Amino acid sequence: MFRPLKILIGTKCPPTRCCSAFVSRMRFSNLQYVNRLKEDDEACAAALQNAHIFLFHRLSPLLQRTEHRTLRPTALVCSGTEPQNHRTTEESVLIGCSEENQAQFCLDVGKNILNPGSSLSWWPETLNVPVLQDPSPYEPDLCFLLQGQALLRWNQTSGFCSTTGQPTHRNRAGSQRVCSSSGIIYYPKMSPVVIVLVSDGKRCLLGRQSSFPRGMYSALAGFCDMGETLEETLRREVAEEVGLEVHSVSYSSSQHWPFPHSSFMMAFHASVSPAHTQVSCQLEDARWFSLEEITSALQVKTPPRRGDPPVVWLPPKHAIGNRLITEWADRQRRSSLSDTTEEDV
Ligand SMILES: NC(=O)C1=CN([C@@H]2O[C@H](COP(=O)(O)OP(=O)(O)OC[C@H]3O[C@@H](n4cnc5c(N)ncnc54)[C@H](OP(=O)(O)O)[C@@H]3O)[C@@H](O)[C@H]2O)C=CC1
Ligand SMILES: [Mg+2]
Repeated sequence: MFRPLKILIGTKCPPTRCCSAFVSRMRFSNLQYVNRLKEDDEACAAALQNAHIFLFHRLSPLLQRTEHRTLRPTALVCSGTEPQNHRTTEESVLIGCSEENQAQFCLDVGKNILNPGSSLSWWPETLNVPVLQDPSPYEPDLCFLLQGQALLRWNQTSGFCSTTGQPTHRNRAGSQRVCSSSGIIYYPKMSPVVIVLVSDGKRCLLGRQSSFPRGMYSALAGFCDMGETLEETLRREVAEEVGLEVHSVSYSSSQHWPFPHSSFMMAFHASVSPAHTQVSCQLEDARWFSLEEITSALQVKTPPRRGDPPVVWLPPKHAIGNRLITEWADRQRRSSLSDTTEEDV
């Protein structure tokens, strides 16, 4: 539902009358407020005085276990009355804003300040601000933590201009950096990656790299080379990694993935001819899985530990690889159901 914001009083267009709900949200809601904070350092500094600041330690989000045994992020609540720590004002990065127009930032308290493994318990007291007690609005969707991690990492690793070698300085929001000598502006970067679930009509093909957790198999993935289209990357990666030629490519969805350095994952389904399914593997392993095998692998919630019997483990729910596999399994179930119904008729 559209919510008029204080900051937008005076806007000429009555959004609910002339725009769709989506357009209203994009043009008049708090997303526009966030864009303003990215462009206006003073407004951003003022927003930080009343913000929620989500804490990270050396790029890992600081999570707390709730009484329901789920994990939730830890945030500092700034109420505008306490003096702010220098690092909070200089190093917090803006990630968004709540429905109530409260800005949300991330801050890495581990960078250059704590020894590895040292306790974080002193941090809120030092800042003299309370820790968010009920972050329930954030629990269902932790995507903003992935976004925060990627932005923190980009700021931590972009301290120098790649043209002049001189230091870069960030704006208050941490959404861009400018070279102190040449004025070149840098924005956060993502590497495009194609991820594809190959099927032969009855089975799907999953691979594993030696760097994967024990037992984990996923859809095939690879970075786009300079100048390649997504379709070319997809065909090349499948040919390189498993020696197969795909046809009938269809798009599924996309996801930002912060590991190892902000990838933009675009996910596809593709099929190979049932007559040409012989895998020639460049990975640690790649093999075909039946619907039954996928169904039981989807039930496995954690990777097997050393000494456990071998078991296949698939990427967790929030990973786009899981989404592709789930979509494929649903489609297979639907088609075998309709086959059965046709036979009955
Ligand atoms: N969300 C999900 O469900 C999944 C996400 N992924 C992600 O997809 C991405 C790609 O998968 P992966 O199979 O590793 O890719 P590739 O098959 O392309 O192999 C990775 C190798 O490609 C080289 N490379 C080329 N361009 C880049 C670049 N821009 N950034 C980093 N490395 C590059 C690196 O080689 P070198 O180091 O030798 O230079 C790297 O080791 C990874 O980030 C992975 O985390 C993968 C599977 C599931
Ligand atoms: Mg790969």
